[in-house]
Amino acid sequence: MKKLGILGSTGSIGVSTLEIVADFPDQFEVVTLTAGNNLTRLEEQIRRFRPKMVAVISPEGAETLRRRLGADAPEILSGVEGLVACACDPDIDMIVSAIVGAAGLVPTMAAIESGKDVALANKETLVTAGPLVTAAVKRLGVRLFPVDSEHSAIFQSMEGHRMDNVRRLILTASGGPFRNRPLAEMRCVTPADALAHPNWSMGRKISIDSATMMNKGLEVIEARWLFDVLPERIAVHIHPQSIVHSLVEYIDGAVIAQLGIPDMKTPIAYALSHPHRLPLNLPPLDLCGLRNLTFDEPDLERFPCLGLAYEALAMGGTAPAVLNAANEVAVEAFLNGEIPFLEIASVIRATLAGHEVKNLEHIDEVLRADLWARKQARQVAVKIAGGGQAC
Ligand SMILES: NC(=O)C1=CN([C@@H]2O[C@H](COP(=O)(O)OP(=O)(O)OC[C@H]3O[C@@H](n4cnc5c(N)ncnc54)[C@H](OP(=O)(O)O)[C@@H]3O)[C@@H](O)[C@H]2O)C=CC1
Ligand SMILES: CC(=O)[C@@H](O)[C@H](O)COP(=O)(O)O
Ligand SMILES: [Mn+2]
Repeated sequence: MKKLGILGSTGSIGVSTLEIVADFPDQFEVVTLTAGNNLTRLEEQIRRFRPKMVAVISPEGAETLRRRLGADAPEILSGVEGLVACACDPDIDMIVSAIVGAAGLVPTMAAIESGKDVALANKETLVTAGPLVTAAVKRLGVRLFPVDSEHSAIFQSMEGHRMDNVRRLILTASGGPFRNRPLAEMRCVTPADALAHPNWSMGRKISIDSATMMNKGLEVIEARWLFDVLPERIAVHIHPQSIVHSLVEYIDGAVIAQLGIPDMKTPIAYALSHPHRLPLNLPPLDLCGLRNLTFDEPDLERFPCLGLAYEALAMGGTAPAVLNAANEVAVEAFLNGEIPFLEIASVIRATLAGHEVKNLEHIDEVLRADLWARKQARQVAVKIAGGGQAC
């Protein structure tokens, strides 16, 4: 029986994880759950999975939950301390890190520092603090199992192989809802347009990241640290079908890939049960029904966020944390109707340009850079909003 803590249990990845737990009750037990503001969903999850401890963002939210659950309430905590307590509980074997954004960093690092294995969906942890995270993982001998579909595919395609035989990692990208949209028409797309991912059902922030292709940029940075591969050996190919989840090219010319229908339950289940596979009740991939699997180069002119991610990775130190924080602010501003879609990249570019890169020696440097970038990016976004360029 594997004992789980699920950070971000009320989100898209959290809910899929709990569906797997529910399907395999003899294999998994839920010890802790954490949510942001969705108290109704968390209450349902508490009643169903009976965790011993949960955490939410605000003390008021915690009080509301206590009142609603009455005698059925587990220990209910709040704030970052609550998240950290739920990440580090001594009964837990593995943490599922599924909070969205840089908010996932501190509890995920805390879980690693307390010796837990991590099923990692929160790519922002590696984006913002990659070298610190991988150093801690090595030092403590814990394991990181990728949940992100591309990284799970690469992980699976590298099992039984030597890293020094790898020539390139090839991340596939769907191209998002605007894959074929001319630049001029991308200016005035709406949040609803941008949230309509062609292949995956996901949370709002990552859906917008897919539409700008910042998601792929974040994934390049994630792959750089997860697999210890230099950026020039990480390629991105547009693959609109989202069937080939990523590929590894070896020095002898062999290319090994993992394929499957686009459903996050496959990578989540593999991260939870590695090296075993769970008999998931998913429709099989209909190979004979696949008429074409295509691959193409990304268009960096229409999707500048991907280029900005490579730039931040080359700048090193605190730059990727700044890229990430500026992106979070810009995505929020776009979703709130404050800035046009194409200005997401402008906010990130201006914030990065004004940043003095610092080396990463401690997580505090990441948190300081994150805070600085949020303030800067907010100012840039407000200026853009006031500049009358809205659609
Ligand atoms: N969805 C997917 O298919 C994939 C997601 N990922 C990655 O997984 C992570 C989660 O994504 P996804 O599930 O889509 O996101 P969602 O937005 O669906 O869920 C996010 C979760 O984080 C919680 N949360 C948000 N902000 C905070 C905060 N400040 N403090 C504590 N908890 C918070 C939310 O709580 P609440 O809702 O209660 O407010 C929710 O439980 C992201 O990093 C994403 O990039 C990677 C690959 C695929
Ligand atoms: C399911 C998953 O892992 C997402 O990160 C997905 O890959 C997003 O699709 P894009 O390829 O459009 O970014
Ligand atoms: Mn992905």
